[in-house]
Amino acid sequence: MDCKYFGKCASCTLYDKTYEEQLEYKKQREKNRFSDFEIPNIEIIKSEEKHFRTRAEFRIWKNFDDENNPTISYAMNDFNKNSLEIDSCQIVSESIFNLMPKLLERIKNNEELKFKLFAVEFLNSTIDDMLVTLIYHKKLEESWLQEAKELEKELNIKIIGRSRKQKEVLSEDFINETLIIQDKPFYFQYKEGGFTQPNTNVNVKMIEWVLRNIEKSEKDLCELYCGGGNFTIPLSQKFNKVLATEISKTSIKSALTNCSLNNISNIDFIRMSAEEFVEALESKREFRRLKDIDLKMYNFDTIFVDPPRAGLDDTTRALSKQFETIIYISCNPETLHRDLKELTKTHKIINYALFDQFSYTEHIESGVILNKI
Ligand SMILES: C[S@@+](CC[C@H](N)C(=O)[O-])C[C@H]1O[C@@H](n2cnc3c(N)ncnc32)[C@H](O)[C@@H]1O
Repeated sequence: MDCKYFGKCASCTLYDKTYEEQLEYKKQREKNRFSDFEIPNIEIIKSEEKHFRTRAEFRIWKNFDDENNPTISYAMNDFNKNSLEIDSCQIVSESIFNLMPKLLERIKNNEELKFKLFAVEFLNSTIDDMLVTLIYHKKLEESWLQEAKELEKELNIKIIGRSRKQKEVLSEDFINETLIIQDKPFYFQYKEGGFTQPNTNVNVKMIEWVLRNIEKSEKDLCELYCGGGNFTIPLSQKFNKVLATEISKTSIKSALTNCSLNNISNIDFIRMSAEEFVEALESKREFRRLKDIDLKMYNFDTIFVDPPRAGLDDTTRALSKQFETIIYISCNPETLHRDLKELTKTHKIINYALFDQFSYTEHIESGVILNKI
């Protein structure tokens, strides 16, 4: 990649490789890691080589310009964890890339916006909605609000100001997204603070990979770690009913909105940790959150899990083994490998794919579909 910070900035740790080389390195590494399982074929889903991240976070670095006046720039860590001033980033979406210098220039020249600013987060959609969160070490007063509102109008973006125990939403705290999945549009709202997949293009390919590799079922789907319904909503077409759970309140709110944006009525979303859900399903504990849901009404044949890096806990792993089909999306091949050791005692791996969602880093997303032996 023709990035001038390549080899200095620690966000792209595989800086000494071309796109194809870094992908080949990760593919071989995973092939070796999973060589103790019978895997029919590894599908490789590539990313764009540049401008693929639709969310990004930068720190703000304070320094002095040529005339010794205090100024600011964006910063990331270098390989020694020192701050590295940067003026652009090649892996963020083109819209974030183009906005970064304009935003900084405007903030630099405005004391109210600049003072005690220490980080900036960008969240962008492919239909060009942009949310910028400015994070401060100061209380945000009316004078800040006025200046930030001007900035919002001028740059045609949505701004949120954050400080300790303070969140100022100037217009909206979400962006709108339309994903074209298997030639059909799906509508989403991504809320600030809720989980979103960072590489939108690869995300669409992940959803399409799952849809392509499962049959339409007369039965029901159980989903854990559902976020804002990213997989749930497109997958609901393949099942009679869906029960989807997630720990984050913000994500469950988004999921409910996303359901109505797509006129979908066969999904129940519940805010519940995976561990709690196992207890509910096994009738070990009663939950008020489930008072309107009769778990016995479901006739599940498939479980879909997309856990955080820690993977599945013991009870969720044991629960998963009870389903005919397991669809497992993982952002950490180490914990996926650990979990598959247990899951393959009862299930056989039918499909396996690597999604290069985090290009130029050591990370890789995997997808595995297993059927009961
Ligand atoms: C990797 S994200 C996947 C989200 C969603 N599938 C998507 O594609 O956007 C993992 C999700 O698990 C949720 N989570 C983390 N720990 C959890 C737990 N113990 N129980 C249930 N959900 C949890 C997080 O809030 C996050 O939304």
